[in-house]
Amino acid sequence: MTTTHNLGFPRIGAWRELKFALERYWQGAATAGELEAQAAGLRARHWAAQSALDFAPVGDFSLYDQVLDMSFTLGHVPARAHSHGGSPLDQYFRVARGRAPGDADCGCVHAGEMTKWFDTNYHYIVPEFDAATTFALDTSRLQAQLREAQDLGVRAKPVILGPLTYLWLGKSKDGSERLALLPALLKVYAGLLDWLASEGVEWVQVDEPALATSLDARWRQACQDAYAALQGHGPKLLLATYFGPLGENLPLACGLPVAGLHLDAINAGHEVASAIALLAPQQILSLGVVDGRNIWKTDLHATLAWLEPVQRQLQERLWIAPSCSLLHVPVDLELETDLAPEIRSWLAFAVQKLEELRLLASALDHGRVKVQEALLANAAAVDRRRASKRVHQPEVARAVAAITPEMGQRSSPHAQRLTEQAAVLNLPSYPTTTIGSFPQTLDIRQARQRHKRGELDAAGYRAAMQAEIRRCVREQEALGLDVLVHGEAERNDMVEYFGEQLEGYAFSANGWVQSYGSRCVKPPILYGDVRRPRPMTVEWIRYAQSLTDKPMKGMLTGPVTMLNWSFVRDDQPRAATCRQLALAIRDEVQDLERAGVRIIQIDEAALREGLPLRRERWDEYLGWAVESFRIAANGVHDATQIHTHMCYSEFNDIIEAIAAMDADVITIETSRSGLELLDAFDGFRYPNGIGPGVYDIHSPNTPSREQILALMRKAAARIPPAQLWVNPDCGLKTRRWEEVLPALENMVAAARTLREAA
Ligand SMILES: CN1c2c(nc(N)[nH]c2=O)NC[C@@H]1CNc1ccc(C(=O)N[C@@H](CCC(=O)N[C@@H](CCC(=O)N[C@@H](CCC(=O)O)C(=O)O)C(=O)O)C(=O)O)cc1
Ligand SMILES: N[C@@H](CCS)C(=O)O
Ligand SMILES: [Zn+2]
Repeated sequence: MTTTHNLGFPRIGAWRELKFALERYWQGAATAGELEAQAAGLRARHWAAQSALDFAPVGDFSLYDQVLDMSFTLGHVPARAHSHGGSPLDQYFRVARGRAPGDADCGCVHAGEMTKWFDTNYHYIVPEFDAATTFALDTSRLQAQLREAQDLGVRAKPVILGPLTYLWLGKSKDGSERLALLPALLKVYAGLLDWLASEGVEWVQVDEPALATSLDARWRQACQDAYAALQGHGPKLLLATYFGPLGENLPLACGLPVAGLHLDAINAGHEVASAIALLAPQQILSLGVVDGRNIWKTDLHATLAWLEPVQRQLQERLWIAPSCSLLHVPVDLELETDLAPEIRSWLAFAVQKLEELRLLASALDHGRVKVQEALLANAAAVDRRRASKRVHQPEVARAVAAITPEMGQRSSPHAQRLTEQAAVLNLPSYPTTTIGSFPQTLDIRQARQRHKRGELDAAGYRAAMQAEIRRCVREQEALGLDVLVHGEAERNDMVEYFGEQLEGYAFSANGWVQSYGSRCVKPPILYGDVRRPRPMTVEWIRYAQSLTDKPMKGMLTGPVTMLNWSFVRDDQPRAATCRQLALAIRDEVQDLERAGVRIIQIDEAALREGLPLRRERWDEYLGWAVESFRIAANGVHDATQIHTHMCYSEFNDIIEAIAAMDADVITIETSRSGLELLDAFDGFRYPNGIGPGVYDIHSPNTPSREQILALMRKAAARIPPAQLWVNPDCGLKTRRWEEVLPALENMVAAARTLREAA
């Protein structure tokens, strides 16, 4: 019989119950007991949704982040988390977001650095290492969840992050070698595994997605050493790899002394045969046969066609699962009653993906005839999607074919453009600006909700958003910022908003996916050729510019970020879809310029995260990604200043590609890492403007003028001051006005001090 299991279930809840429970707790409106009860209720519901599986994951649930959970399990908690006392939950949220309920806004506990989880739009809290780091086992979280699962009769497969990936994801704070910590870390892992065995656990899933990246010889050796040291400890280990092929790490992974290996067969299908050949006869092979990262229905016939021979070969040794944790897809398609029925019939969310798994296992074990009806329905949906007239638009194909190299070129080099721009913009040194969004208040969200429900007409909604824009412009003028923004009040999300206005996109009503902590996104569904039927932002920006004499930045999301943060069609290369998006954004850029907008920001927040995990594929990706940005951005005159913005990015290894984007100004996230990201600019003379983020917008703490000054002085020591801009890390939509105003006041004051000292 084929064993079915799941690597992880979305934990935010079909209705974002966890989000609301967390935010109530943080605001002091709910107790810790109430939060824990909500969390337990969600876990029970999620296990019930997985009851048809042979093994359900336990420990995949998290109140904020699974990497932070692992840090607590390993007793590896930054000392500052204990500084104000409190419960372990208080300490947990201090690391997660710099503040526990009841803590004063002293800004003294800085939140742990947050960065992207591999190539996804999920963020984890980075473990902080130094030479003195110690570990100590704390099983409390896993124990509680295991008990709950056992009480509910769940066949539990605990999930832990493996030692190699845990070290790999962390950062050394003092330059010491992370791998030197491996022996101490392994002692705690051995204890954890032994404890799991003592709890009667049969299998434990040990996640090692780092094996899908290009590892150097030392890390590969460390992997071997780690699993050799863990051999004989605990239950049977299922080593889980995902997000891509293992490449040269495949023999290493297959040779480890573990009881089973999980391979992402969606992205590494070509490695299945080699894995079978390399594994020992007693080892199981778990294949990720349902895409855990996208929302298209699995083509069950095509999957069975290659899986049936594998099953005949492996028999009991074959397990099947989604390719990775289902954290990256929404919970349940059943809630989507407003989607066009044709498009809806092409989709599968987490619950539906598990049903696909059940059908596959049934067909493998009992023959296709056993699930014939479901297979026929699946084939009909897959065929309908392939043949649908909604997908292809000849006009878009013609426009893409007509792209010329000149479309990606500005008329003059940056230095020359800068002279023209300076004459038009007349900005001071250390110009201050923000990244685009201002607080998305309850009033704004409720107005949008009423508009969606038909309770507020278009004129009423426009008036409400214009009132927000007026407030935002007034506040920025009062603060003395130099380049203003309209505040993005009218946008539900920087990607979904544009998707809603482009042909080729569909939207879910409730397809929430966790981005970080309590924050979620609803990735739009890019199913067909993309076209911009009409301008998308021009009226809002024109209105905002009419309210002020200061320059107003036009604000757009770039093609690569639209691509990386959408659920994207899988019937053509991503590069082709990205070019279509680039043409749509280019039209918008040119319309903004025609409307008199002198600065246009094209956010490419997701450019870095889209980088393939394996290095040998970087050049190809960067080639088309940079080209797409340039097509979108470069159809403007020299006097128009193009900005771009990126968050959570390591730039060291792609700085040349970033320079090749040739934006006049780039604003980047740097504050949580103490400007470490500026290392990229050492030794590489980046010629254009740079705004290193000096205010960590993900934390409710207010940065002081002195903290901001210190960061800017650090930046000015490495980058010529004439190139520097002063701005927050990212948009301010998650913050409240009471938080934003003092922080920006301090930021503007810091810029003035720098100017006076210059
Ligand atoms: C910059 N970031 C983004 C990423 N990905 C994106 N797709 N977008 C991004 O901006 N990745 C990296 C980072 C991640 N950062 C964030 C930051 C903030 C959020 C966030 O705030 N998400 C919101 C949901 C946003 C949204 O879609 N809002 C809608 C619906 C609002 C809503 O919940 N309405 C209520 C009714 C009103 C009420 O009572 O509050 C409802 O529907 O029930 C809108 O504004 O219309 C979040 O709440 O999590 C995400 C990623
Ligand atoms: N303009 C967007 C960028 C976020 S990455 C914002 O300010 O929210
Ligand atoms: Zn950002």
